[in-house]
Amino acid sequence: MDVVQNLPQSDVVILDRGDGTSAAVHLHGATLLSWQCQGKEILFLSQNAVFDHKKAIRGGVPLVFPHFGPWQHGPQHGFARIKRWKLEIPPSKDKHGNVISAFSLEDDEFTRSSWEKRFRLVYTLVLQEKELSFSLVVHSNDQNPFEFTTLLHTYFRTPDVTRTAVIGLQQLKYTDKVNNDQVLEETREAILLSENYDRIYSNCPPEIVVGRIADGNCSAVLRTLNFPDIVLWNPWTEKAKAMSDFGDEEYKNMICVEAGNVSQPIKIDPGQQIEFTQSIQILPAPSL
Ligand SMILES: O=P(O)(O)OC[C@H]1O[C@H](O)[C@H](O)[C@@H](O)[C@@H]1O
Repeated sequence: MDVVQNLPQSDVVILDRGDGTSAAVHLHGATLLSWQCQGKEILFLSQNAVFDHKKAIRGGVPLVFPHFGPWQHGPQHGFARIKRWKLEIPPSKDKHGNVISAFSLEDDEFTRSSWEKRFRLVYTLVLQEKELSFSLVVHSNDQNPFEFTTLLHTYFRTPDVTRTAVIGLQQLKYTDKVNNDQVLEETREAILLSENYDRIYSNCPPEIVVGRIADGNCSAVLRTLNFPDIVLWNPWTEKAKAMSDFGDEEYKNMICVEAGNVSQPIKIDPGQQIEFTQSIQILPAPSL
């Protein structure tokens, strides 16, 4: 949270339940920077993250739209994570004490210079006592159908990535991006990382578990709707060293578990809107 406290207040929106549970969102990319759940930080944010209003923020939950991965029309992972979003609904408490806030992004000259589509995104966060829910609604204002991919690039914090297990992907097919895009089948019930991972699991169930996150004594239950893919990523030693906004040793303390719709582009019709959701519930048990 230190990094977040030192940022200009005009850049950061704080959702605070007042009970040790809070979240901070940077308007650059509507990037969720921090989520303190009952006093525990759940997300990883690099000590070397750059806040220059240009580069994507390394950590938290950057939002990928309209393209996941290298993009012929524009920046890797699209422009949503490097655009300044508008605060649509300032943080407000409902009668249950949950805090809601929403952000929006529309096409403009910059987005149309690389991608000539008319769209509006509304991204809503609801902070509950032990759960954070994310809703992304993509509205098409275009006259023609268009296609896109999208993903929530969640960086979980962990004291030891080699002991952080991802559970719920057994028997699924995955594309191994560090192994010539080979399509393989996951055999393990609990996936533990011990090297550079960059895999796209497809046809995922609506619920998976990430065990031993935050301080290592809790786990996250990730529930999704309209996000059939899960990307698992950790750069490990060599790729960590090659990233200027990531510490050489920080790979030990993070795992990206990214819910998305990336294997197949989504087609949206004129006037249509499509909602994608993820919720993360924190359980006070390591799960293994
Ligand atoms: O460095 P970035 O553009 O933020 O991308 C970081 C990573 O994002 C995803 O996890 C992709 O699957 C990886 O291939 C990529 O390296």
